[in-house]
Amino acid sequence: MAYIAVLGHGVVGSGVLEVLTTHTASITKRAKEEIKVKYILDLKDFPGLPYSDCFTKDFQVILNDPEIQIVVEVMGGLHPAYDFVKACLENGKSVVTSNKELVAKKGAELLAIAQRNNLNFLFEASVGGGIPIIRPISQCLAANEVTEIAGILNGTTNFILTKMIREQMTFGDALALAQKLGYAERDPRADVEGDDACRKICILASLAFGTHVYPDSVYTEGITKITLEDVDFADVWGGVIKLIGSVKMLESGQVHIMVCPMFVHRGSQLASVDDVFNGIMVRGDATGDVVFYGKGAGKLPTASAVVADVIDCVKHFKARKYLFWDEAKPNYIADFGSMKTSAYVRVAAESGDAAYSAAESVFGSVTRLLAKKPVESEAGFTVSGLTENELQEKLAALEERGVRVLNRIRISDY
Ligand SMILES: NC(=O)C1=CN([C@@H]2O[C@H](COP(=O)(O)OP(=O)(O)OC[C@H]3O[C@@H](n4cnc5c(N)ncnc54)[C@H](OP(=O)(O)O)[C@@H]3O)[C@@H](O)[C@H]2O)C=CC1
Ligand SMILES: N[C@@H](CC=O)C(=O)O
Repeated sequence: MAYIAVLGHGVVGSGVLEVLTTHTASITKRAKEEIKVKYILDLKDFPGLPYSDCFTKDFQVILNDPEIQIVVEVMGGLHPAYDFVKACLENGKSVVTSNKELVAKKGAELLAIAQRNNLNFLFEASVGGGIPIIRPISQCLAANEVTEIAGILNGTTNFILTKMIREQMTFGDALALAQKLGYAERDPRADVEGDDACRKICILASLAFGTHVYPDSVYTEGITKITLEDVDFADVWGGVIKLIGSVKMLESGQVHIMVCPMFVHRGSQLASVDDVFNGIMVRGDATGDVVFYGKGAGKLPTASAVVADVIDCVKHFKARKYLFWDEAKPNYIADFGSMKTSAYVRVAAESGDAAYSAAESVFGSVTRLLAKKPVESEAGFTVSGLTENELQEKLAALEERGVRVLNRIRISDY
């Protein structure tokens, strides 16, 4: 019998209990041992559940129980999750977590503690919800040199964009629905401002390239500035707007990493990833592009990934699974301002034509987009072949001429 404790009985935690109780027989067969939840830590009371007697509010009870070999952390946030997970790893307990904030900010340190103590620290659910991605990168694609990863990594924002585009739902209503369905973070600003996708691309970059990338070193933009006018311009350009997290290994040995909304061409596999689904493209030198697709958030998809990690832990009590990356190193993240970019820009002046001719004289050559539902004072165009810094300078020059820059969205080449 393998005894485990679950920290947090929210969306994911309750899903973990549901999966463990509904699939007990098959899970026991696969783990070759019965998995029994001995404790559930939560701040609230949950009377009337078949496992109500497992609840505790005291983490020390779990930490000090030698029978507990695996702790599942699904509380979220950095504190006290980090303190609890670290204490578990220092006290001989393997840890499974869905907490991307924890892995993105403390992964290198926690992996080192796990390695030192011959324990597992597994986090399949931290990226892509129910999509297998951590194990495929660390095991199935291990013969490749991964050169690039790009994808739709946040279910909530993809759900919001889909609802806005397909059903003309307002941003606020779509977000409220995503929260109701259990997709959003406790503080949904982490979803809509891009921080959640940033944490996930940091985890994938750290895993694929072996060096920890911290979220605060990554250029990050969310979806809050996107309007239906931008959606219309993306459509006439030939694509859709998606929040993309991407990382690319450069010849210099530095990584170009960012999170931002992008125009994605209709022909791209990522363009048809809608709703709460995520799509992640991993480019390997031997495999070429491998694309992973599935539900990126929600109770049962996420619980599925968590419980699979628990099963893996039980099967590897003695032979630790090898998952590791080194601490961050200086000058590893390429200077964002020097990177080449292509972008769509939406501007306004006394008339759309006036805004466009100002853009032509500042940028030289631009490609005008003609909106299906034009706004009298606005114009949209695309530019390419500039660095991020040059683009910023040109946009500032436009503003100096009295042209308002309403939005700027990068164009992806995926
Ligand atoms: N929801 C999803 O689709 C996905 C979530 N994740 C990640 O999984 C983690 C959990 O997410 P989710 O289940 O949605 O979050 P919830 O907020 O639904 O659940 C968290 C639970 O943990 C409890 N909790 C928080 N702090 C403590 C504490 N100090 N001691 C005891 N209990 C505590 C909360 O209680 P209370 O409510 O009283 O504060 C709540 O019941 C997060 O890191 C999230 O980013 C990952 C993939 C998908
Ligand atoms: N809030 C996250 C939950 C899963 O990681 C998302 O929407 O993707």
